[in-house]
Amino acid sequence: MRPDARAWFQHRTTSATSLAAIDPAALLRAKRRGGHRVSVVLPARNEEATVGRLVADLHERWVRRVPLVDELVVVDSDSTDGTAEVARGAGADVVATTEILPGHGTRPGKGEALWKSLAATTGDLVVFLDADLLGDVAHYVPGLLGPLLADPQVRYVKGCYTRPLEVDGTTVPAGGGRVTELTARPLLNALWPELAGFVQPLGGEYAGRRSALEQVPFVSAYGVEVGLLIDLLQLGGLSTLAQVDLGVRRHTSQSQEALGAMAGQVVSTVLARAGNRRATSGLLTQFRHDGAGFVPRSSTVAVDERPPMATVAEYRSLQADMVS
Ligand SMILES: O=c1ccn([C@@H]2O[C@H](COP(=O)(O)OP(=O)(O)O)[C@@H](O)[C@H]2O)c(=O)[nH]1
Ligand SMILES: O=C(O)[C@@H](COP(=O)(O)O)O[C@H]1O[C@H](CO)[C@@H](O)[C@H](O)[C@H]1O
Repeated sequence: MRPDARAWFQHRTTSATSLAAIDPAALLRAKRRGGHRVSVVLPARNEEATVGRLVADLHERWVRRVPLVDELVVVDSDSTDGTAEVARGAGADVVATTEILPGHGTRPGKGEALWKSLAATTGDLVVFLDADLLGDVAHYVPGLLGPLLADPQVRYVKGCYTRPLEVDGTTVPAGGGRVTELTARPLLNALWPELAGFVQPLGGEYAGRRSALEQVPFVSAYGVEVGLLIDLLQLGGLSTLAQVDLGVRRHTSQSQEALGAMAGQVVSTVLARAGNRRATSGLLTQFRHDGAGFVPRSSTVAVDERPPMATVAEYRSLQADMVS
């Protein structure tokens, strides 16, 4: 690792691997002292199987018992299952991407849901969690807030964790994060070695100051995490970024084929941010075998992104209304 990345890793990595490692009362005092308002956002597409327990846990712990969280919002990203009803029943506010900034239309993808969440929330601190998390992850919220409440220079905090991969009932202890390990990490080490200290650059759990998040574009699909990392590095420098060890992360995993398309979106985003002069095709062709031969199947992986939310007039007037 380059000296700057190593120094960052040593200085800006903290640990909150369980509730035992956290002092919620101290965090609540720091939140109140700083006059902060906290929004927790879960982007969710067809997550009815997991979103209910997750929301119920978070609501009980951090809305009802210890009011660290002021709003708990599930952004329904074109779900076709009972995600919205289950999330609402568990205590979340639920808003569909189609209902947010309708004048801007809507696009498919996780990044679109995250971008629109800025216009559907009011906290100056925003925590993002995937809605397919498994196991007890209640400590993720205070863990991610800790560095933001402790140091005003920190603008963005990524969770890091070990990532067991469960496939067909078999668990591979560190098999998860396949796109991270096989695509994102090698690319970032090559092109942005100052980011080499991030253990989970693609991790879906992170928190940031709205004042920073509204200044950067949001890639609309799965390139959103790598895009945010690069753009927030360029916005404020490495010293404004941090990471926190949250222990273990388990989630419902996708197929290799789906992750291949995700990797294509990550590659397109990184190449675009690197100012790649050779125009990318924007297409990824994968192959299936139908017993008789290989069948090509192409999908678009071109970068589609939304502009910094601060440039959106409707958003600015929403923010102005809140202040007035
Ligand atoms: O178009 C999409 C795709 C995904 N997601 C959500 O984004 C999170 C991460 O997506 P996914 O689980 O598909 O990615 P993985 O964790 O498998 O890499 C989950 O809460 C999804 O429901 C979303 O809101 N819209
Ligand atoms: O880190 C990764 O390699 C991918 C896939 O993880 P798994 O191999 O399914 O554990 O998961 C992440 O990447 C996505 C793209 O950035 C994020 O949107 C997901 O939240 C995150 O789980």
